[in-house]
Amino acid sequence: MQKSITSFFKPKTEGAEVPVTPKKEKSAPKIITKEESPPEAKKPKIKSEDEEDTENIKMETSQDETKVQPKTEPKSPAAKKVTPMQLNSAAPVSQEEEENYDPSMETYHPLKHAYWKAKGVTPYLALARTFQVIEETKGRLKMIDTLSNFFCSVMLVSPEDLLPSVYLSINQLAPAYEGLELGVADTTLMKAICKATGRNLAHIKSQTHLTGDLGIVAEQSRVSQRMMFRPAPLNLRGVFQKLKEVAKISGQSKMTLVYDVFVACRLSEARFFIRSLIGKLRIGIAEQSLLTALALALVKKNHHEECKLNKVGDVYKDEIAETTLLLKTTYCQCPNYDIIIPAILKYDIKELSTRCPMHPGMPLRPMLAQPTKGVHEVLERFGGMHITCEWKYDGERAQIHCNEQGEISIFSRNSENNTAKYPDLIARSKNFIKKPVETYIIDSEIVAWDVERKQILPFQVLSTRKRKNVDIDEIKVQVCVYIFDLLYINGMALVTKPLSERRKLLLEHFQEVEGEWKFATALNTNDMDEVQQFLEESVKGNCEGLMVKTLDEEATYEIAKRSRNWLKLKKDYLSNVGDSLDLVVLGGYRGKGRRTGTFGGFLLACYDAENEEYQSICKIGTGFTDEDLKVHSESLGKSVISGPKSYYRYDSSLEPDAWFEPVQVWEVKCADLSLSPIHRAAIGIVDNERGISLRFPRFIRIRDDKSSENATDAQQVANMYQSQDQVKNNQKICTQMDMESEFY
Ligand SMILES: Nc1ncnc2c1ncn2[C@@H]1O[C@H](COP(=O)(O)OP(=O)(O)OP(=O)(O)O)[C@@H](O)[C@H]1O
Ligand SMILES: [Mg+2]
Ligand SMILES: [Mg+2]
Repeated sequence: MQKSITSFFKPKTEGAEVPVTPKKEKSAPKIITKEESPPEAKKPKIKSEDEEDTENIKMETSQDETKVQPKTEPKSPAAKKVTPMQLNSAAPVSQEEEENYDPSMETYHPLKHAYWKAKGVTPYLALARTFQVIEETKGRLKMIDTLSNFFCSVMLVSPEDLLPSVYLSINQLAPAYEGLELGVADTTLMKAICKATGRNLAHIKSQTHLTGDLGIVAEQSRVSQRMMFRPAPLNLRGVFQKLKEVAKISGQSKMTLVYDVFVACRLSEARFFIRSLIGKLRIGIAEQSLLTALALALVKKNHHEECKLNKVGDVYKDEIAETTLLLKTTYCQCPNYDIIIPAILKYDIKELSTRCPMHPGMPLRPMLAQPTKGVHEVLERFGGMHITCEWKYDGERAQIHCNEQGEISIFSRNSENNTAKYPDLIARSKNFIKKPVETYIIDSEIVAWDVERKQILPFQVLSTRKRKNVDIDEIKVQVCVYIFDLLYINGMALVTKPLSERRKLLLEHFQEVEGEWKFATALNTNDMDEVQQFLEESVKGNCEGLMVKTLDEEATYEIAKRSRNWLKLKKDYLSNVGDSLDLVVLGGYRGKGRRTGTFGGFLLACYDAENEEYQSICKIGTGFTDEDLKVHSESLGKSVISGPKSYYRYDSSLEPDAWFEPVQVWEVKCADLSLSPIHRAAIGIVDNERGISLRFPRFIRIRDDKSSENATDAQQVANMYQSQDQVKNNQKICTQMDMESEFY
């Protein structure tokens, strides 16, 4: 049964606005068009395409319709005098106060400016305004400061809204490993927008194509529309609940749910509600920024009475640094806001780490490695430190957990639950226990195994294994687990211990079983000739190369980090680039000649987490067998969409014959990376106008274990570009020339 929308809206008496008519009717919201609206209607803040002829309405908007970034310039609420009496009264909040809410202002006060104080329920508009201000803000620090002001108000005024506020800010509904995801199809959203605004679908589509942002189009359609009677304002918790419901249901009811909330959206609420549903907020609040903002909010909350908020950063520097570290470390061991947020609200921050411990069953984001281009780089980095080299197995990363009940779970590199994929491993999980253990978390690589020849099989064989509902008797591809780390044992987290100790405990508690459980072949050496030789042996042993790791100093397990203390040394390191890239397939080009009937080439992109967009990096047509092309055409054929997503960045000259959902990640090798006037990868990082593209890209394989947001990111592309020898040499020449020109 569908819940009534009023059940999660604020009661109408609580400041519901009726902008058009003073008559309050108890009927469903009626949409009336501009023509019907009386002349005294409230001025819209954003210009819409069909209002240009309306002379008596003055617009506050940019002239350029193609860049329809809504420009709201809030009058500073500081300018409005708020007396102490008003602060405590339950007087209705003025519309102006709501619309001008601005947590980025210098004089922000978490209680004074939390206009929802009297009600204790956070309006969704407060969050939307926060996002809007953040979107208009340049600079990560200011963004964090703004978000922290909002969080601080929520903690003081309506603490139970902190959890949904956090989730909404990172556009998640639950811990990532629970797999509850948004990402409603653009067409479903467009239909809901049409229904709610009376616009036609073609118009919404063309506007979206023009602006590249359905959120903005939704907001504009909403703003230019007059309503006879508005539903009560949305509150944050209610919207969060609705989003959860939307994620769980399918079909037509999804559209109805979206519509229900959308009709009640005011101002930028429409933009962010729609963007949440698309799955891309486009305000760049990444995980680390969110944790920093939360830490800052906690310190601000502790001192809001003694100190001006904008001074907190200077006065309590140490406390901020300590809180941030505590929070980030806790999040690493317990990546679950459902546990962390209540603990933050209840306990002293110093207790956080013990209140939210690492726990088998809850996946940790794995430690990652930096690429290198040769043994010389290993020496440069680790000279003088104790290091170990391990064979780098080419399979699938697996974090294997055993909880107090003896239940085993297996998580992927991506923290997805892969347990059901490996019933064979579960069945033989007792075999490798040497000394009785209650609980553990091990880090390992699962590799396809040739039982007869007793040897490792290529990754491609592993990828043919069934993923879901695997029946143990029907398994065709056998696997062997190569264990390389121990993160937790018998109730004790080991991540802060050095690798040498972790390895000792691993060997103490576990044992090898031929063809089932093995320890990664390792060699502790500082002799680079031996490293080189070991690398060659690893390749003969069907491995990809080596992982070189610190043993004692700087040798903790750095959860979720691409660490400099783990270097990957691949067999084909001699190539200029050093590593392959994992790229998202955005579109396909029809094949010619022998490839007629399938796609013959594809448009690939990297992911830019900051702007939450896919940026084109190359066209690819090499490395595929005919069979590959058939398989890709079939599987991608299921993901064809009618047009590019609003968060695809590409040049129109690259327009493919078919666009795809961003669902497939391909591993690709290339000869080198170069600046490109057409491609958009890493644009703005190395060069303001040009992106980076791959030269001679070659398809290697599908990466089923990486989600599209785990694809190589724009910063990595920029780093790879910059670390190429010829770029380095060029830079040397440039700096030399600069220096010389100073002299002459
Ligand atoms: N001995 C080992 N120690 C650590 N990792 C290993 C080892 N053997 C194999 N691996 C695998 O190597 C991976 C790191 O190198 P790889 O290039 O395959 O990374 P990736 O999954 O492509 O991710 P990225 O390229 O983003 O780092 C690890 O995530 C792990 O799956
Ligand atoms: Mg790998
Ligand atoms: Mg890789």
